[in-house]
Amino acid sequence: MMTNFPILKNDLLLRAAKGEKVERFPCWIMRQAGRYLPEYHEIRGSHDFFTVCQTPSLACAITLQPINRYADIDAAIIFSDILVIPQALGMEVVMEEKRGPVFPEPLVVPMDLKRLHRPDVKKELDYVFKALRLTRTELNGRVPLIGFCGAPWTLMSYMIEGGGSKSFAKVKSWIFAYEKESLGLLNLLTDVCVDFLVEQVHAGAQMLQVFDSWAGELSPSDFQTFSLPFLRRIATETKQRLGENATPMTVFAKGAWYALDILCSTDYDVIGLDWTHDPAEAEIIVRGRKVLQGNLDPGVLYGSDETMKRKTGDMLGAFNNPHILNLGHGITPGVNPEMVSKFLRECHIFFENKAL
Ligand SMILES: Cc1c2[nH]c(c1CCC(=O)O)Cc1[nH]c(c(CCC(=O)O)c1C)Cc1[nH]c(c(CCC(=O)O)c1C)Cc1[nH]c(c(C)c1CCC(=O)O)C2
Repeated sequence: MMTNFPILKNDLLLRAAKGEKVERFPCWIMRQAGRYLPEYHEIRGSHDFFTVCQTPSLACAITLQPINRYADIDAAIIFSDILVIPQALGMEVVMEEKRGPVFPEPLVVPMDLKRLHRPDVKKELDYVFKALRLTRTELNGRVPLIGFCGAPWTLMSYMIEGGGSKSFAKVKSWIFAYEKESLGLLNLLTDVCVDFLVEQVHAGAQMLQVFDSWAGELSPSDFQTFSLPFLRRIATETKQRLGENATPMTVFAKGAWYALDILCSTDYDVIGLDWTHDPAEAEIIVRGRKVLQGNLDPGVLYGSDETMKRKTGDMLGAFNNPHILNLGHGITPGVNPEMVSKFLRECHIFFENKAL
């Protein structure tokens, strides 16, 4: 089942994720293969977004773009999208220029759940596994390859809102009017997420991240009902199913700063922090129970070199060892790729100076 892939030359990310002290914090960037890169537009320009996701050679080429451009990056994340799961369940999703993802026929009432089927993930999402296998081979062991999925709450929100939202009125009306059906949908999504993550590891993913991008839309108590149990199940069951092949796992519950302590009671190894956390305060709450990842405000990359350097240095100094460096959310279009290079460089310089 597991292919023989090239030997990993830079295992900094995996060592840090397992809680081992590291000589330098590994660094990668959420959405590192994306619209701020001119070479991304070159490939994307002539293809529809989901066609790129479904074409292993293109997904592989885009995944490798930041790795080829930046010598100082310590991980690759497979080019795909969290919305491939709703597609596998039978829903149509299109990527609209400027608007982002759109579901032409979102779930409106519980009857609509009949339109969904539990997919044979191995078959329906085979293109992701092919992309992972190809990318792991092409990486030639330069850095580890991260697989991912969307968290059930975030996926459910998209499937009901039909795209991005400001008020989240539709999905809120589901959880507060149709609680039983909502929990049923979240359980179905959880089962599919587990199948998907397990197969991603079989296809070559060396670490996994679960993105709960809309966790912060829930109150602390509703997070405990509609997000946490499913995040918990994903980590526990994925690791159980993988047994000795289990990889480190990261949970990124954006906006759920109140949940930091309770997330320490899950089976994730790493907790991703958005930029609204103060690093030193987060370390006090976590007390070494988990490794942290993050959390520079992505907006800092729009600013001056001096400010970026100061803020990066402050952040590096405030986190304990081990830590995984990242932004507090995905890098945004319009960031100068040169600034990313300077940010990555700054992370190296910090440790070079320390060793002196
Ligand atoms: C919420 C979410 C989505 N997708 C994803 C999330 C969770 C992370 C987060 O909160 O940012 C996850 C994602 N999407 C993409 C990746 C690829 C890997 C990476 O480089 O991190 C990952 C990990 C590619 C993408 N996914 C998308 C693009 C841009 C699409 C384009 O080329 O037009 C990319 C590179 C499109 C997408 N896909 C989604 C949105 C809201 C959008 C449009 C807005 C945006 O671009 O930020 C859904």
